[in-house]
Amino acid sequence: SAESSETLFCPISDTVAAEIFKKKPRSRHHRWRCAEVTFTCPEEALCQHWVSSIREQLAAIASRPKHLLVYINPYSGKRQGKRIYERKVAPLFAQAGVSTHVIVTERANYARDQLKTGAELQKFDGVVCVGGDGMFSEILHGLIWRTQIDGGVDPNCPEEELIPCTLRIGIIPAGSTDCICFATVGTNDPVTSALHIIVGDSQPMDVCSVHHNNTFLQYSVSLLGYGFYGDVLTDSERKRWMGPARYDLSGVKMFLTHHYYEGTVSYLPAKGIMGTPRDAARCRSGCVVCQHNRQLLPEKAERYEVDEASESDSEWRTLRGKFLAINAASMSCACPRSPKGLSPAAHLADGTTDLILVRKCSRFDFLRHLLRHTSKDDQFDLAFVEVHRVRRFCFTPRHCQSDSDLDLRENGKHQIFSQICRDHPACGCAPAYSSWNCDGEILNHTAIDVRVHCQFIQLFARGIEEPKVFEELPNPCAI
Ligand SMILES: Nc1ncnc2c1ncn2[C@@H]1O[C@H](COP(=O)(O)OP(=O)(O)OP(=O)(O)O)[C@@H](O)[C@H]1O
Ligand SMILES: CCCCCCCCCCCCC/C=C/[C@@H](O)[C@H](CO)NC(C)=O
Ligand SMILES: [Ca+2]
Repeated sequence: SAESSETLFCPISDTVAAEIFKKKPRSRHHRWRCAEVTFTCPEEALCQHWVSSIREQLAAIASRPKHLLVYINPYSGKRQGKRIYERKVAPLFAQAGVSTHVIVTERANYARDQLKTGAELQKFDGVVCVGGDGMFSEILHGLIWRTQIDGGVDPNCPEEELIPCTLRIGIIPAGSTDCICFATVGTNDPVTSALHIIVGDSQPMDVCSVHHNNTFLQYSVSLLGYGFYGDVLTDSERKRWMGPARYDLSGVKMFLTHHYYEGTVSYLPAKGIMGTPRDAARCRSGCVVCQHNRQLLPEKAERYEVDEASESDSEWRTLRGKFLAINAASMSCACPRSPKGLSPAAHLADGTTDLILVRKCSRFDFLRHLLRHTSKDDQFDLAFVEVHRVRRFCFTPRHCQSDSDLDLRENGKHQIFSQICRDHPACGCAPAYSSWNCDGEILNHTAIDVRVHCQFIQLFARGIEEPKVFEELPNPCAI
């Protein structure tokens, strides 16, 4: 009888593909590609039996999503989100038997608001965003808010024991920075991310809650930056029409402006944990540091991050000074613009954030610090830079003693005066305040209280894999 054949869809890494097909190894790290494996057998019935059997086996893998809710931001990055999804991602989901409900957003916060109140989430195995870090932030906020409200938890109370989200989040990168995708997958490639979703990978991730005077402001998973990164973001928002290049222009402008800001930082060091911000080791797939530090957290409150005993007032430390930048990196914040990231040894899921304080220094010294983000040199090995791995921190700007001061800043003379000085750096009169850049969004307040929630969400990712992980795999079916 005639030979029958069936092509099976099989997502694999480039290295494994190279092994199967004896091709050259991949040229670009961490990118995955589809491979087609054709099996032949002498009888059609036998062939069909194999096909249905393999499909049944795949469908039985509970971690693989079957129904996904997809939000596309048509204005992310270079405005290619819709095209990227339709051309590169939708065909893969269809081939893998993943059904989707696709929504193209109509305005900012459209996805967030739907998730908060409207969307019927129980029928989905995950939510996917097609866009950049801002779009991810919308999904994150919608899901966390919904989970807390459904569970009767008040998100405005910084001491509340929050309920973790159960729905996994997938990111199809189409933004300007794509920091969260890059730092959890190792590349910002839509096909690679789609394949991680299809195979049902899970990567836990820390989330910081940010409060001001017992009022919830925002959640953060990557960078909270005051001073330099806050100013870069504020300036770049006025240049959104430029696309991703806006960050480079605003970066150079703010570097030349060289504003410093006075304030007080109090922080709660992470005690007894494995790992420091100066480690040579990096957070990688199956990270033992993240696993170990998660286990340190008290059994009695599995969802509660901080041992109450270690959170006593005596453990808090306070620093005052003039800062060019105050950054809290809850993950490395690696992205194509800064491949090492702001804190190269930070961990995705260890329940801590790396608090980086860059004190007032010369332009030349600050440039040395910035350039070390792209070289092998340690960006923290400078006299004016300090870094602490913390569970919680607070910041108060020097002139912000009360809410009335803040109102003055936001509505009155300070703001006007700051604006003039921002635009005329030569006048030498520095503004009193910067803004917080919270994962690419500007916060409305400068005095903030930040707390890390360990492994609070799950992404469709597996962390960055080291090449040797591939070499050790016994066979491609193992992934
Ligand atoms: N339909 C829409 N119209 C206008 N803005 C939108 C729409 N949908 C989402 N947004 C907003 O667009 C902003 C930017 O989106 P996104 O983060 O996806 O792209 P980006 O800024 O280019 O990338 P990155 O955040 O990686 O730098 C987000 O704050 C999001 O809330
Ligand atoms: C002397 C010139 C310096 C140029 C600096 C350019 C800016 C580099 C941007 C690196 C940002 C890395 C951290 C990422 C943070 C994200 O959360 C956020 C949202 O996408 N991105 C930015 C740019 O704030
Ligand atoms: Ca962390």
